[in-house]
Amino acid sequence: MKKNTNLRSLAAQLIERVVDKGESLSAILPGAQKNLSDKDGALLQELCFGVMRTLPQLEALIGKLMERPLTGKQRVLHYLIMVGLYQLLYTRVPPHAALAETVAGAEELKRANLKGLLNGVLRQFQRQQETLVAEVDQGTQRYLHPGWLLKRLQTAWPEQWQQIVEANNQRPPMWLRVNRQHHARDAWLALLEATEKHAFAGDAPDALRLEAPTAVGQLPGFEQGWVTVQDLSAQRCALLLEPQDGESILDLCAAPGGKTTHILEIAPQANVLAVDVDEQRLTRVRENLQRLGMQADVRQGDGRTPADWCGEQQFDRILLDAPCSATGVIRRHPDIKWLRRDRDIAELASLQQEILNAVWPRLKRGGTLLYATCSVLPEENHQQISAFLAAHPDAIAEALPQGQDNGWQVFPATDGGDGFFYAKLMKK
Ligand SMILES: C[S@@+](CC[C@H](N)C(=O)[O-])C[C@H]1O[C@@H](n2cnc3c(N)ncnc32)[C@H](O)[C@@H]1O
Repeated sequence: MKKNTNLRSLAAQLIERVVDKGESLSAILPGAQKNLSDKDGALLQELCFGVMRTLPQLEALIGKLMERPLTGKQRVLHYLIMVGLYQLLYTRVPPHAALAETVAGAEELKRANLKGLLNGVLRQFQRQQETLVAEVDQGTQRYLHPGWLLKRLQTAWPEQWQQIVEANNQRPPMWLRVNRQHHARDAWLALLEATEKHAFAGDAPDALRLEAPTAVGQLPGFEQGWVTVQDLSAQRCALLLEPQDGESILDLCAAPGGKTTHILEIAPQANVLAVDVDEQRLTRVRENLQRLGMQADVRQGDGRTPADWCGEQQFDRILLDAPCSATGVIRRHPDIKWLRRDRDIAELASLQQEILNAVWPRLKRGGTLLYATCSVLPEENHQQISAFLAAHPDAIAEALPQGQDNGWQVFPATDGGDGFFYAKLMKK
C-alpha cells in the first residue's frame, strides 16, 4: 500500500468524477481500492457510498455554512467538505480524526492554502450541528432524492413513494443464492453457521439474507460455486422463467451473468445462449460460468438485431432482463440518483420496446418470455407491457403470484429484495 494515502481526498476525487463527470461509482471504485488494505478499501467505499446517499442534505448544509460554493479547480474541495460532514454525521470515526484527516486531504489535493477554510467550515458545523441539521431537514432534500425522481415516484405511487424512498436510503442487505446442484439451502446454512456467521431464509427457495455483509472469500465453498451473491428479487427472474432441461433458452442482456448461472442451476441440461451488447461485461459472464463449472454459449450482440447473433433461431424460453433506469436498486447504487436524468426514462422505455419487439418473433409458439427490470417506474414496466400486449395479439400475460394486470411490481424493502418488475408473456 502506498504510504500516507489520504482516503478523504481519494473519496473527494471519486465523488467529483461521479457528480460532475457522470462516471459510475461501481466502475471507478475498484481501481481506487486496488492499492489499499481491506480496511481502508472498506472505509473509502463507505465514504463514497455515504456521500452519494446523503448528497442533498450535505449540499444544503454547505449552503448554510459557506457564502459561496467552491467552483472550478477548487470544486474537489467542495466534495472534500462533504466527506468531512458525512463522517461527522454518520460514521463512528472520532470527530477529531475526521477533522484532521479531512483537512490533511486539502494538502494531498495541493490546496494547502484552503486548509484554514476547511477547518473553519467543519468546526462551525460541529458547533451548530443540531440546529443546522434540523433546518435543512425541513425541505424536500430530507428525502435525499433528486427532485425529478421524487416527483415521478409521488405521481406513480401516491401510497407507496415514502416507503420506496426510505428503502432507497438504507444500506442494502446482502443476499445469497445457494447452488441447489451442490447443497440444499439448509445444508449450506449449517456450513455457514459453523463459521459463526448467520443468515435468514428468504421468500425464494435458494435465497439467504446474511445478518451482516461479508467478503465472499469467507463464504463456505464460494470459489467452488456453492453460493452466489444475488439479490432476492433478482433470484425470482429465473424461477418465474421456469427453465426445463433440454430446452433452448435465450438469456438476453445477460451480463454479468447472475441469472444465466441461476437458469443452469435450475435446469443444468438446458441449452443457454447468453447475449449482451457489452463485450467487457461478458467477461464477467464467462468468469461466473467458470466459477460455477457451467457451460453456456456466450455471444456479444445487440438485442435489437437478433439476426446478427442467432440467425433465424427460435427459443423455448427467453429471459429479457432489460436495460433500465435501475431505480429499484438505488440502495445498492446510490450514484444512480445523480447519474440518471429525467429525460433518460423515455429513452430507456423506447430501447426496451425495440428489444422486446425484435426478440418476440424469436420465441416459439407456446413459449415463455420473462420481461424483467430493476425499475420502479411504470413507463418501463406496466405501461411498457400494456403497450406490448396491445400491439401483439399473439401474446398473453400470465397472472403472477402477487401481480396486478400484466405484471408484478416489487418495491425495495429494508430486509427484503430490491425493486423489480416481472411480466411473464406466453406466445399463443
Ligand atoms: C440489468 S443488466 C443485466 C443483468 C444480468 N441479466 C444479470 O442477471 O447479471 C442489463 C444489461 O443490458 C445490457 N444491454 C444494454 N443495451 C443492450 C442492447 N441493446 N442489447 C443487448 N444488451 C444490452 C447491458 O450491457 C447490461 O449488461
